[in-house]
Amino acid sequence: MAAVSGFEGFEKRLQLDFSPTGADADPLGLRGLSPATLRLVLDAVGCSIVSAAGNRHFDAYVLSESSLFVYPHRIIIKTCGTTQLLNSVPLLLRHAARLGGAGGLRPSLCRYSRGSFIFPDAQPFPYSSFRHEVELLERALPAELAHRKASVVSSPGPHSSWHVYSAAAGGYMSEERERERELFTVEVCMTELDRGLASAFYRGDRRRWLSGDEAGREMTEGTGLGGVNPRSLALGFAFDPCGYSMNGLDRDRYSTVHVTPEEGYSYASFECVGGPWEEEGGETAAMLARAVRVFGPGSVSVSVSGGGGRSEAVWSAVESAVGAVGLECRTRAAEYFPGVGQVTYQTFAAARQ
Ligand SMILES: C[S@+](CC[C@H](N)C(=O)[O-])C[C@H]1O[C@@H](n2cnc3c(N)ncnc32)[C@H](O)[C@@H]1O
Repeated sequence: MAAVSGFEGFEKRLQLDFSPTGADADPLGLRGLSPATLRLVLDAVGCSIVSAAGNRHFDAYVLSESSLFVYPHRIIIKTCGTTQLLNSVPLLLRHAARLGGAGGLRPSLCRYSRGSFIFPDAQPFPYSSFRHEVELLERALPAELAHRKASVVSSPGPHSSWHVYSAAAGGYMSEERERERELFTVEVCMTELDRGLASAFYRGDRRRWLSGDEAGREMTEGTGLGGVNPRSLALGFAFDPCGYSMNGLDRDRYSTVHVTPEEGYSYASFECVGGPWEEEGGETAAMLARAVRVFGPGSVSVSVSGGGGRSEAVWSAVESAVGAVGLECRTRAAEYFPGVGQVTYQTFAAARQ
């Protein structure tokens, strides 16, 4: 009997960092990629832009399947469903080589991460096997990204493995990039959303005729997502008949939220950056608690990458934040990845009665 699948909420996340090669580097860097080039890259992935915003630091796009962030020397693409995210790698490397003046932009770091899919059998090749994804990356990346590691940071139970690959150039590992490693990325995946809370991400009759941006604004305000980071400009987009994506812009920091509210495979994600952990870990943990409260999930995983925090300090701050909404920490793990630093991973489930 064929398995019936719903929408795959769990995202694949790719980050590519670049270094300019010439002294006369163009400060726009990757932000100089033309709309036609971005379309070409996203066509190959299997998604499209539904809304765009930007500030003096970066451009933020809501995609039909999640989000894209473009900084002068960093691009982050996060896509869900059955998208083929890794098709973007050779295209981005090729187009970046023509940007930024002189010898173009050369890659200095590649980071790929994802959770465990709800519907793994519905994924196209190579995404049903992490080994195949890694093989594809290994072939696509140039030899200068020589410091490489692939690992599944896992724990027993469903949806509880965190797949991470990183490849960094020698220069990226050296001291002048130390500050970069002081920044952390928090990736939160939530399933079994509270039915009442998830229903706020359906348009219903009242919002049927609103644009995606208008209905998204109402959802951002009505659910409290706008208050998760009160400093950030939160731009929400509502899909039809349900589903929601939001990009937040706070100076040079992005955040993003994605929601699949359908019963049976409900899913929401929250991602943000900050750093270093000693300075911003507390504030970020408070944001994490506010984000989780919006969805009332039955199970949550939290990964924190980089930021220089000690694993015990990160584990305990995350555990207090998620524990405050009635979830219990079930597993935790930490591993080092080149160019990324420490990656901690924790899973949470409803507290046992
Ligand atoms: C793109 S959003 C958020 C993605 C995110 N990774 C997640 O699952 O939370 C996915 C939600 O929007 C709904 N949706 C409605 N129209 C869609 C479209 N054209 N493309 C993608 N998702 C759409 C899906 O059914 C799902 O509930």
